[in-house]
Amino acid sequence: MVLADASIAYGRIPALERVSGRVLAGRTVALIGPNGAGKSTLIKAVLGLVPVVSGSITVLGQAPARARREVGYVPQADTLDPDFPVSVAQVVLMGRYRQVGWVRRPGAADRAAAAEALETVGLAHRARDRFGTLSGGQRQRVLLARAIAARPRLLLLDEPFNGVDAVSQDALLAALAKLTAAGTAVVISTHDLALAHLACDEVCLLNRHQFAFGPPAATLTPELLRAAYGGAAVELGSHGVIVARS
Ligand SMILES: Nc1ncnc2c1ncn2[C@@H]1O[C@H](COP(=O)(O)OP(=O)(O)OP(=O)(O)O)[C@@H](O)[C@H]1O
Repeated sequence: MVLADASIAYGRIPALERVSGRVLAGRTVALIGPNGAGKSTLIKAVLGLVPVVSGSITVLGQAPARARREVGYVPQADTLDPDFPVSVAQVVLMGRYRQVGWVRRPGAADRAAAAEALETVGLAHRARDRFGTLSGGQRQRVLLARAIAARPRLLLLDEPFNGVDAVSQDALLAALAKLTAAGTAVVISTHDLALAHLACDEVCLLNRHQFAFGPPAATLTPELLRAAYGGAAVELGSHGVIVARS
């Protein structure tokens, strides 16, 4: 994915201006910035849902909307109704609909891909359970499995670690590491700076425009964070740089 001076707007209202950078195969990039910085907006533009008004976004060599079939998206778990009467296995199988089409029934290969994806996120033993009976963190892992089942070349995750406990966080990170080892490019929007330090190759620091794009050690500096977070208090923690959000 290549961002070249990309500006994104909702109608006439600019949301994000002049963002540049690259996400290569097998690499993980964190989108970091305060509330309203434009992280979700950038993800929507990469999905082709919000227009790029100047500059460009190229996804797997194509315009965002054309690349959509090869791009996976993991929304926040609380966007899916937990009362929806489906099993965990059925949710993951939904990830195969693009391959299956809406007319054909899923075949053995689709079920195998779904089972493997559920195994990857460490929830194979919950396959028959109702989705709504899982915890928030487990549901987040199921949504990741749904995206993995489609075998995307680029995977976008919108704040996947919100409200997720250490066990689910470790399972999510292990699943993501397996994907990147297989060559998938990953983009994660997150508020967790320590995690970006730990698990991401590069950071895109945003707040309406781009403050930095590069390795965590060069981008998550007190100076750049203070600039992007508008002077909010910044502390250096033992695991990296932590922002004390006001
Ligand atoms: N559909 C929309 N129409 C108009 N403006 C929007 C729309 N969605 C978001 N915005 C605006 O775009 C800006 C960026 O929002 P966005 O949701 O991308 O931020 P974010 O970095 O993901 O924030 P958060 O960390 O709170 O999730 C905000 O000012 C928001 O009000």
